[in-house]
Amino acid sequence: MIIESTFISDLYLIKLNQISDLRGSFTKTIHKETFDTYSIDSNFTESFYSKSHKNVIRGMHFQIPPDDHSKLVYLISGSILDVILDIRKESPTYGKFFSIVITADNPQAIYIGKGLAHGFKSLEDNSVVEYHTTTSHSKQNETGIKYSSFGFDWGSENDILSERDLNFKNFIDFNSPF
Ligand SMILES: Cc1cn([C@H]2C[C@H](O)[C@@H](COP(=O)(O)OP(=O)(O)O[C@H]3O[C@@H](C)C(=O)[C@@H](O)[C@H]3O)O2)c(=O)[nH]c1=O
Repeated sequence: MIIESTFISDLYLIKLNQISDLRGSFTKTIHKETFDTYSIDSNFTESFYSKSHKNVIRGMHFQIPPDDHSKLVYLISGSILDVILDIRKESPTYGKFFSIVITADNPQAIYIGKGLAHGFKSLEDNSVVEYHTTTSHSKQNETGIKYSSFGFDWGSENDILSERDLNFKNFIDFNSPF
């Protein structure tokens, strides 16, 4: 795997090595020694995945202190438009976002540090996104920012969202604890 920094601190793009043979393919997603070279915390406590239909948008999510966490995100199948928003008030990239299309055939993982909000749009049916997080799920301290409120163009009007995601505060009205 090759780890690349992005213009947002604590946000990394990880190119995964996919080995193919007549049976299919093999992809490694976590390698502590490689993560350590970038001081990336890989002490994950929880893992989960979601499966999404085409045009589903999930986001922009994060957990707030004391349950804030970093997460590793990658795709098992399908394709997504992944979006990360910096909500750290003191950060030089506060309010800026990073986006990338990820497909299962060109495997890449995203490592998302604390104080970054994450969301994605599924670009095809059966997009399976897997996560590893450095703290476990906290119902009371997980929240989000409205996906359409920070200037990102999601690219269509047939999007499918949960009621919860539609009712998050706009970025401008959110008092960030980060
Ligand atoms: C995230 C999460 C959800 N749930 C439950 C709550 C709810 O009933 C159901 C679906 O939850 P959500 O609608 O929040 O699922 P989803 O929108 O897929 O949430 C995910 O979105 C992306 C963008 C992220 O970055 C993830 O960290 C996570 O927040 O699963 C857990 O039990 N544990 C968890 O860790």
